[in-house]
Amino acid sequence: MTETGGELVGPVEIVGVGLLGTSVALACARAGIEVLLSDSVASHVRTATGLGAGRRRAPEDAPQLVVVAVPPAHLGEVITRALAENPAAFVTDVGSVKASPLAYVREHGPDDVGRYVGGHPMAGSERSGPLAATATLFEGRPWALTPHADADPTAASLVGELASLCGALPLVLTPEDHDQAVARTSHVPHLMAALVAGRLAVAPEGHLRLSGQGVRDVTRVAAGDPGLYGQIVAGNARAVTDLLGQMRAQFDDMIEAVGNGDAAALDVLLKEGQAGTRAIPGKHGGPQTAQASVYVTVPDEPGNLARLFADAGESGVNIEDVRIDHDPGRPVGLMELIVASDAAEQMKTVLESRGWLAHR
Ligand SMILES: NC(=O)c1ccc[n+]([C@@H]2O[C@H](COP(=O)([O-])OP(=O)(O)OC[C@H]3O[C@@H](n4cnc5c(N)ncnc54)[C@H](O)[C@@H]3O)[C@@H](O)[C@H]2O)c1
Ligand SMILES: O=C(O)C(=O)C[C@]1(C(=O)O)C=C[C@@H](O)C=C1
Repeated sequence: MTETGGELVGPVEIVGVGLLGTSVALACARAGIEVLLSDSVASHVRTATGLGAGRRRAPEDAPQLVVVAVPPAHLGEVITRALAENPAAFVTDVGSVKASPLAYVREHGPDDVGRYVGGHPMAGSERSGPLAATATLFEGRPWALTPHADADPTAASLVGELASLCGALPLVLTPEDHDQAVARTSHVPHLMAALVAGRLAVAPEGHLRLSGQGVRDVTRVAAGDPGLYGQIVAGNARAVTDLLGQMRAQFDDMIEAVGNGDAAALDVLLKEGQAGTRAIPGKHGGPQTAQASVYVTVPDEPGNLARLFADAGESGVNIEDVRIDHDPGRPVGLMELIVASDAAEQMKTVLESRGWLAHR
């Protein structure tokens, strides 16, 4: 067992330097921790090294913590190997499913499986590989810590430190509870997005020119790697199937309500959906605050976004989020600035006074 107790001092080894692994590596490197990189694809290690994420692991290196960031189907096997090959290290992972890799590690791993504590940052992107990585990926996001019954408290505390160092908010759950939760908040939403996006792939010519922000919001995650999401869903099949079964009944209710013009039945489903969006915690895990959008037309020319943000900053109103949509017919973008609803009018007035075309 390592002599460093509960303080994360490094070196940290990242096994699997794709989107998640390289992002964790960059955050650790930013914090001054020595980072060692491994991947079954040599070019990924070269790319991550070039990004300043760390250096290739050498056989004699002795990591304090190994972070496994490989696809879900390989998690159990790679965590088991990391425990066996680094008898003095603690081991965690960033996989999207927690119970099935743990079961594998318990069956195939060494006796001291307490050195392993699972983790799962609730942050990512529809892109894969080291080039999609960023040190700020985890800022303000939840990071599930899933200690099992035999977990070493030092391992749990190091993984919590790793999450905090990455700017995330650690949240402790059992592996089983975690899997139930993410079926609802991540896995089923992904499958629903795929169904909606799949209808777009077979749309009659011309229909997609009517795509606004709504369809982009609902389908963004469906652009993710089907291989990865296939493995995620397969690794959490029971919880996902249970939820899909509940939704099948609701889908039938919806078809009937729409088909029969049953406004009251449809209203129940729509209100339930609206209540669900309000139940999602707000930024940094706090309560959701009422927000409004200010839309600004931005000519597609260098320097305009910088000027817009500078002018918006002068309003003294914090921008909570931004999105940009592109006008299909003109060289302009439609910028959506999301602000607290009681500050939207002030933002619009200031932007208009500086010559921007803005509306709410
Ligand atoms: N993509 C997301 O949004 C997201 C978010 C949170 C957690 N996760 C989880 O993070 C993990 C990694 O996902 P990602 O999006 O970074 O994928 P990715 O494809 O970007 O990266 C995976 C990396 O692992 C490497 N790899 C594959 N098998 C390996 C093995 N046996 N040994 C060593 N390296 C191996 C690949 O070469 C690749 O570099 C997955 O378990 C996923 O469930 C993903
Ligand atoms: O933002 C995204 O692109 C994501 O899909 C990230 C997301 C999520 O569903 O929130 C996807 C899978 C992960 O396991 C964790 C995070």
